[in-house]
This record gives sequence, C-alpha cells and structure tokens, in this order.
Amino acid sequence: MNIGIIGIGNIGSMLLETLQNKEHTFHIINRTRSKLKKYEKIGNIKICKSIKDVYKNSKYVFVSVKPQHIDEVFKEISELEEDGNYIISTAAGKEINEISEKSKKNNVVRIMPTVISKIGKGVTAIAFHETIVRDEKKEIIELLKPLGKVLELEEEKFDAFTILNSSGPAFVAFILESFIEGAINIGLHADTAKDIVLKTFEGSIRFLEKEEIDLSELKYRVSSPGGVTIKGLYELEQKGTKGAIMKAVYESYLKNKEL
Ligand SMILES: NC(=O)C1=CN([C@@H]2O[C@H](COP(=O)(O)OP(=O)(O)OC[C@H]3O[C@@H](n4cnc5c(N)ncnc54)[C@H](OP(=O)(O)O)[C@@H]3O)[C@@H](O)[C@H]2O)C=CC1
Ligand SMILES: O=C(O)[C@@H]1CCC=N1
Repeated sequence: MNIGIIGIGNIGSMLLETLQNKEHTFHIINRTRSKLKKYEKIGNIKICKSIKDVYKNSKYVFVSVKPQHIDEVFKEISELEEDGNYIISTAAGKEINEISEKSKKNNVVRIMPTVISKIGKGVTAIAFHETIVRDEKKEIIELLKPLGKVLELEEEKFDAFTILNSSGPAFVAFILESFIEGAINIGLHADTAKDIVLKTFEGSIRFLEKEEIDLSELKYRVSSPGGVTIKGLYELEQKGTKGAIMKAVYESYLKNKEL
C-alpha cells in the first residue's frame, strides 16, 4: 500500500512508526526538512519534495499538520486530480464537509488519533464522507489496526472524544505529576515517587476492570472511618478539585469547537 503523510510532527511520526510494515511504502513531507533526516535511509520511506508528490504517489494521504496550517495544505491538494486517493485528516475540530470543500475532494476521512497509539493501545475515532462505501471503510479501518482500537463515531461526538481520548494523556500526566510532587513533599525521592504513583494508578485501573465495581465503592473500601484517606479526599472536595477538572474538560471542549 502507498501511504502519504503530510506533517511529520507528534502525530505524523506516530503514524509513520506505528503503521510501519514492509508491505507499505510511505511518501512523507514536513515543512522543516531536517526533522526527516532520521528516515532518509529507510527503504520503504520516500521523502518527497512537494505535497503534490505525496498525493500523487499515495492511495491514503494522512494530513497531520496543525489546524492553523491545514488550509494551505488543502489548497494545494484542491489543485490536484483525485485518482482513487483518500485524504485522512487528523486535525482537531475540522469537519469532513469543511475538508471536502477546501480540498475539493469527496474521498475524505476524519480520524482523531492519540499519541498513546505508539504502543498500539490507543483508541482512534473515525468518520467517513457520505460517498465512501462499506468495503472502502473496511480497508481503511484495517489499515489503522496497528494503532489499537478503531471506533466509528458520529462526527458530532468528535469534540467530546477529542478531549477525553486525545487531550486525555496530557491531563493524566498532569494528575500523575501532582501526586509525584505531593510524594516528594512528604519525603520520597522523585524516582521512587514516580514508580509508586504509576504502579498505583495502573493497579487501580486493573482492579476496577477486574472487580467490576463502581468508583465510589473503591473509595469507600480504601477510606477507613476517621482514617487518613478520607482526610485527603475531604481536602480535595473542599478545594473544588472535581469542579476544576470538569471545568478544564469543558474549556478544552469549547476551544475545540472554536477551531
Ligand atoms: N498531538 C496530539 O496528541 C494530537 C494531535 N492531533 C491533531 O493532529 C495534528 C498534528 O498535531 P501534532 O502532530 O501535535 O503537531 P506538530 O506541530 O507536532 O506537527 C505538525 C507538523 O506539520 C508540519 N507542517 C506544517 N505545515 C506544513 C506544510 N505545509 N507541509 C508539510 N508539513 C507541514 C510541521 O512542520 P515543522 O517541523 O516545520 O513545524 C510539523 O512537523 C493537529 O491538527 C492536531 O489537532 C489530534 C490528536 C492528538
Ligand atoms: O491540543 C491539541 O490541540 C491537540 C488536539 C488533541 C490533542 N492535541
């Protein structure tokens, strides 16, 4: 399969490295060419000189530039003949109709990926232009399988999905970091704290999945009456932590709708 990737940043490089397969040939381009140096000697990666070269040589063309750069890319694509190629946009907040209009193409697919897919365990939402038929959808979903789970999703749910799934890892990192710094404050070395915090979160998630219990049930199992855990939970409630997190999710969601 000939696969194009326009924009080799966080997501473009994740796609290039995760979808790697000897049966694919990748045609890639990035604005800053020095970023592509490490791919120069890989047999099935062709570094292209223009967006036209990427598009002409690829059946599936991922567009993974930032939303503010996407118009210039679609403008270039709009001047090219569609010849069985598909545009697969990763841009947050950019709808299929808008992409189709700007690129003057019908074969438009929208995905919402996550950096987590680098280890094959992410969830990728996908939506298709109305003209794309079942067999074509199947082939595209199959192509994305190395990323983890591929979830066909109504476009109106993409904004919420983006914040949970794709921004999510940053929120998780922030919360983990808060616990690590809390642990340093009570005398643990940073490395030890990180190790314990990661294992505690991982173990808690596995436990919830295995025991199939509610989150509040886990809170009550851990919180002894008048004990230490409830003291900490009380502090979090008094500081409005849950409200602050809900607001953070909402503000990100609103921002995504503005794009
Ligand atoms: N980061 C994430 O976790 C997620 C990102 N997304 C979406 O994916 C897209 C990419 O995000 P991300 O990878 O983080 O962004 P990055 O800035 O890391 O990567 C974008 C890349 O596109 C390149 N670029 C910009 N304009 C052009 C152009 N005209 N031709 C070729 N290359 C170009 C940039 O080059 P240069 O090296 O010069 O900057 C850069 O390397 C965005 O639309 C974002 O909304 C979606 C889900 C998750
Ligand atoms: O922060 C962003 O805008 C992108 C989209 C989702 C994750 N990163």
